[in-house]
Amino acid sequence: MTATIVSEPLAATLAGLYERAEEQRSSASGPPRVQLPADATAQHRADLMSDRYMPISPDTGTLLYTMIRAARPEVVVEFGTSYGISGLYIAAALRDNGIGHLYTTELSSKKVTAATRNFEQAGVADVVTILPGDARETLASVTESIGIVLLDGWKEMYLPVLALIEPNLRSGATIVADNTTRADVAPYLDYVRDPGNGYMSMSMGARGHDAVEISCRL
Ligand SMILES: C[S@@+](CC[C@H](N)C(=O)[O-])C[C@H]1O[C@@H](n2cnc3c(N)ncnc32)[C@H](O)[C@@H]1O
Repeated sequence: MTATIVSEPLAATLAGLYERAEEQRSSASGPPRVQLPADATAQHRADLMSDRYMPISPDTGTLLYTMIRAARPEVVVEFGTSYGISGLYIAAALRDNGIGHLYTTELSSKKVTAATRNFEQAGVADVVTILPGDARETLASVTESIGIVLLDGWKEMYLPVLALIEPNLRSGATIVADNTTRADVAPYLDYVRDPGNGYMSMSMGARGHDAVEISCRL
């Protein structure tokens, strides 16, 4: 069997998206760095950043693909779709498992449209549902038992999003939280690292000085 992650059309879609993300990151002529007002709402920030890819690293994508192949979850939840790069790793693993569905949520309507197109182009739209809107509301509609979670939206919302989906995490569910060296992730890290809250949790180095937190629901 040839894995979806290294087969067309998904591999070319993923490579094209990473290329554009990298061009944007490194190009002086790319969109100007966004100055966010201190009181900007989550929606306002999402709209101001609607051109920004901000993807997980390829290593984190490979980690997710591998975890999903091993755990064979029926439901995967993602907080922060953006242009669908992380979603493509997840959807490829679900396709190769022959079981499971991804629910991913995004505040920016421009990104919802773009990610929908990218999942279609990659041939995995049937295993993905994009929930447009604020994760703190949209993820209430996911009532099935959740096996794997990727947290990659605005960082200070990791804990409230976890609180919303926590009752639906199955025993052994694994949560991958990206960009955990950011100061606003601290309340989330304090929570999942406190054994009294029912997780085993560890940090793994990722891309430069960044890290991901991997937490297992006990
Ligand atoms: C770092 S990007 C996600 C990148 C994506 N996971 C990938 O690897 O391609 C974060 C995204 O989360 C979205 N977001 C932030 N807060 C959100 C919220 N409360 N509900 C839904 N989406 C949110 C932002 O609009 C942004 O597109």
